[in-house]
Amino acid sequence: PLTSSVDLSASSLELSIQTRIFKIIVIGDSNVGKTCLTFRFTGGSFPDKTEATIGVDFREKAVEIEGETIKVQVWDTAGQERFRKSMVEHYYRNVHAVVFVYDVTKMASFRNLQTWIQECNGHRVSASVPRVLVGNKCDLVDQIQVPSNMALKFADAHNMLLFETSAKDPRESQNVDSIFMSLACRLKAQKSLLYRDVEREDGRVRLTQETETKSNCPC
Ligand SMILES: Nc1nc2c(ncn2[C@@H]2O[C@H](COP(=O)(O)OP(=O)(O)OP(=O)(O)O)[C@@H](O)[C@H]2O)c(=O)[nH]1
Ligand SMILES: [Mg+2]
Repeated sequence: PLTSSVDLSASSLELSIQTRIFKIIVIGDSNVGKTCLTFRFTGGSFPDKTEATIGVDFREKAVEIEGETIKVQVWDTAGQERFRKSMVEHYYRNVHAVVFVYDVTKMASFRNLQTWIQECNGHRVSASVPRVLVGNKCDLVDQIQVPSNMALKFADAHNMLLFETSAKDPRESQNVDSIFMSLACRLKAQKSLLYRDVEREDGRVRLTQETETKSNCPC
């Protein structure tokens, strides 16, 4: 009957309006494992072989947080200057969150974080955009050069959470997921407040959104 087909299209419209996309960029020196980390999160495995990223690779994953499906769009950026210079403006445009990565077995990659943060700040990324720090390659236990307490101090000073993990070690895969999931949770909390404000201006109320906002984020 006609009425049920009308109902169907109305609910699918509602669904498409509610699918939000969060743009998360992954930044850091070449060879720290940005491609492997993003691959682990979106594809669930460690790639056999990687090549230096040229420009950017997009990886997406749909995640469910408190009943809402959110598309996490991960921008796997190039660490090598010659492969990134024409793209930098695009990396930072309308970004929702930033993941800074260093290699725990390479002190230089940790020292260079300062430069990466400067680049980020230079592109007018708002202070409300969450940032996290990731020390990768923790599986190489006998080669560690960056002590945890040093990394923690740096993260604290820059108001970031620190994750020490490994894209390679399958036992760490949940930890890798939690890097992106914790950001998605924070973004969801921020953005649903925004949505509510917009809805009030319109004089519209969406009950589901209101209910979701009240429950606590699992992260
Ligand atoms: N042991 C170990 N090796 C890793 C890990 N993550 C990445 N690698 C290795 O490190 C090398 C570089 O990894 P990529 O992910 O390509 O590095 P990237 O940061 O994307 O480099 P660019 O694209 O040039 O910026 C590869 O040989 C990976 O196999 C890890 O957790 N443990
Ligand atoms: Mg790469």
